[in-house]
Amino acid sequence: MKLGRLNHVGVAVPSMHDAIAYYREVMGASLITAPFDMPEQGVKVAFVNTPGEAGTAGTQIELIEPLGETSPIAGFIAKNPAGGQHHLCYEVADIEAARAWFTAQGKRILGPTRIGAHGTPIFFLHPKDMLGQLTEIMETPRGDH
Ligand SMILES: CC[C@@H](C(=O)O)C(=O)SCCNC(=O)CCNC(=O)[C@H](O)C(C)(C)COP(=O)(O)OP(=O)(O)OC[C@H]1O[C@@H](n2cnc3c(N)ncnc32)[C@H](O)[C@@H]1OP(=O)(O)O
Ligand SMILES: [Co+2]
Repeated sequence: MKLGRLNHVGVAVPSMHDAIAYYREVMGASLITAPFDMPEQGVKVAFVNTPGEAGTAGTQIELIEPLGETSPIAGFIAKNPAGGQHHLCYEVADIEAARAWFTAQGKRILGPTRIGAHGTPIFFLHPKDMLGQLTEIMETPRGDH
């Protein structure tokens, strides 16, 4: 497996409205997508775009707010009521090859491969196996190779 670009940093927030205001007013962000619900992932999502090098997309900040009581980030927000850095997401060219790579190293994969917010397959690796970082692996969107 070859590690790809850092696609996004997931930031869990208790209030999407307040988080977007923070990125606009405090951080000076101008490109923020409208929030949308992903009930199958148990989160509301919005992306803050940062500039990349010429002609490339920059790493995004993925704002995630819990959606429903069974949200996978409900426990994180309960422990961190002000929110906080939640996960790092790296791109790979082939999601199944990446899954096999981490499985062979005995890393715990959290649930099935599913479709993420960018419309490509993703999976998560347990933070206790990954230097304390919840790690998301996503297949690079077609056309970005
Ligand atoms: C928007 C869609 C998608 C995308 O396309 O990008 C997303 O990003 S969705 C993002 C939300 N979804 C997920 O996070 C799915 C995977 N996560 C999980 O399965 C769980 O959240 C978890 C990682 C297993 C944690 O479950 P939880 O019940 O909240 O906590 P535990 O008490 O079981 O935690 C065990 C242990 O791990 C520590 N922990 C928990 N979360 C994190 C974290 N984000 N980063 C680092 N460490 C974390 C937790 O503190 C516990 O440690 P100890 O207290 O030392 O036991
Ligand atoms: Co993510």
